[in-house]
Amino acid sequence: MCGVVGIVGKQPVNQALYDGLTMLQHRGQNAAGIMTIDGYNLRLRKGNGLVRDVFHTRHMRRLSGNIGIGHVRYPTAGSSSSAEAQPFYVNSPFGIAMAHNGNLTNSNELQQSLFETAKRHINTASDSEVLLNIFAHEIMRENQMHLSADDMFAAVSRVHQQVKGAYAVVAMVIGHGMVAFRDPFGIRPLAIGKRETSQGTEYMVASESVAIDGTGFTFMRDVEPGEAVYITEEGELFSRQCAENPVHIPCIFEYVYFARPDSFIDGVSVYASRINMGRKLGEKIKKEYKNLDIDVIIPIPETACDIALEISRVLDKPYRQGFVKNRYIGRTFIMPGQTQRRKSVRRKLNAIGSEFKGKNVLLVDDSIVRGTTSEQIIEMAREAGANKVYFASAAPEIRFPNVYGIDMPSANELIGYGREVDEISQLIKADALIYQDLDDLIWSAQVENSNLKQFESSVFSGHYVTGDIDQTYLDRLHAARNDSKQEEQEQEESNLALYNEAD
Ligand SMILES: O=P(O)(O)OC[C@H]1O[C@H](OP(=O)(O)OP(=O)(O)O)[C@H](O)[C@@H]1O
Ligand SMILES: NC(=O)CC[C@H](N)C(=O)O
Ligand SMILES: [Mg+2]
Repeated sequence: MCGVVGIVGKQPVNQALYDGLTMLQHRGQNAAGIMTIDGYNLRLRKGNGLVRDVFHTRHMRRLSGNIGIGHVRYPTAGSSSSAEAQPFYVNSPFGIAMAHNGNLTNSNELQQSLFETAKRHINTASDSEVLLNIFAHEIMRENQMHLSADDMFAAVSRVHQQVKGAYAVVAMVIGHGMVAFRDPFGIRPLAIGKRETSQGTEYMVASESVAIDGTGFTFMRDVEPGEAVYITEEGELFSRQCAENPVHIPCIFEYVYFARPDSFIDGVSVYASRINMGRKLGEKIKKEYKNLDIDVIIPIPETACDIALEISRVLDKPYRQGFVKNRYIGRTFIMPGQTQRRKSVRRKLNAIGSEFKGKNVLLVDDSIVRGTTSEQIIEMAREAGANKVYFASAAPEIRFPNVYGIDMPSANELIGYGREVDEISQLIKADALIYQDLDDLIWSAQVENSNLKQFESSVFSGHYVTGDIDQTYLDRLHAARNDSKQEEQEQEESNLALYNEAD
């Protein structure tokens, strides 16, 4: 789940892009990048690391210009090499830069057809570089020296016709302006805001509303599924629906885990949806698990805290912060590589013994994916002297891979794959394990915006909304991206960087 941001301003945009990226840091902690347009030049800084580590004063000075885009990356294709950090750039036509959140499901086929029909070479294994080249090729086909808004939208329409999967995109075209678009299902989020200045209106597009609020812009609206927004260099805004049959099916996992609670996505407050998840899960425990003699509710920080607080209210049991989170360690789930993820749990979380000693504790997490966190946390609770350790998950059993921008490529790396709840409970060594029901999870988000009729919830149901995912695809994905394969790839792909900037 990467984060994207783009600004067309009336003054230098480097600092606002940087600030926006820090507010999207929870979406990607592997690499960061900013590209700006200054006249007819593009300026770039990108690399592996957190925003604060990638950009130093000397880089910020170089990022001059009033238009720019930025990206924080959590890899779901290719490797975590800096060669695949974003934004990506292609020199023709005009000079185009792009930042992408999501994952394409037909990127291999597109890469091949780009080579055969357009003689375009893709140098990395990143699906985002493919998407940029498809967009560039479609702009080329407009065959204009200066593109009108109609030309830009025609190019985006043809992108929608070819590309499958999830994509929320910001792009810049030199001499023109910024284009942002969202796939026809609106799987990944994208919002737009504005800021009035004495020189005129500035616009910002970002993955989450928190980046818009936090930089002094005012949230205007979400970009619609299939819609494209074009803001010219002069600051004129155009928008158009570019998909033939858009159907809004946003990703439910944004609400469960990815997004910040203070964001609104597609009219739903992420915080409110998490409170609702806690309420439903609390009610289920109250009704179906009367025999559990729970003394205390303890969240697994950080994402589960709001959920656990509401469970404690419903069950009328005390809520205690039994685990302290080391704030200098990042989110474990979005780290590349299982070895790193396993090691990080103990470094990140530490128990406060007095909250566990002799007590029956209910630990609450937002989700159990590989089981890396839950297994180690339960062990820590026992070591801290807990009597009984019960575990509740605000998301149902995760049993299927994700192909739309969450790095869960292999079913057999998921602890819920092919296992009943009892077996999972035994594996993580819980005294009881309670999962949310899928209908209740969906209700938790939908009740905040009744216009949303469906949610992308393939990891729970195995139903993939783009209609192009079959077992052959999933087998190929597993072969390409299982944990050991990814570790091999890291070595090979770290040498692919073509950009050549001083550090
Ligand atoms: O079953 P697993 O494979 O361990 O994945 C699930 C865990 O990973 C996430 O936490 P993370 O540490 O990434 O971030 P957080 O601090 O926002 O909770 C999520 O909140 C769960 O705790
Ligand atoms: N999580 C994402 O949105 C990833 C974007 C893109 N697929 C990449 O791997 O860089
Ligand atoms: Mg967590």
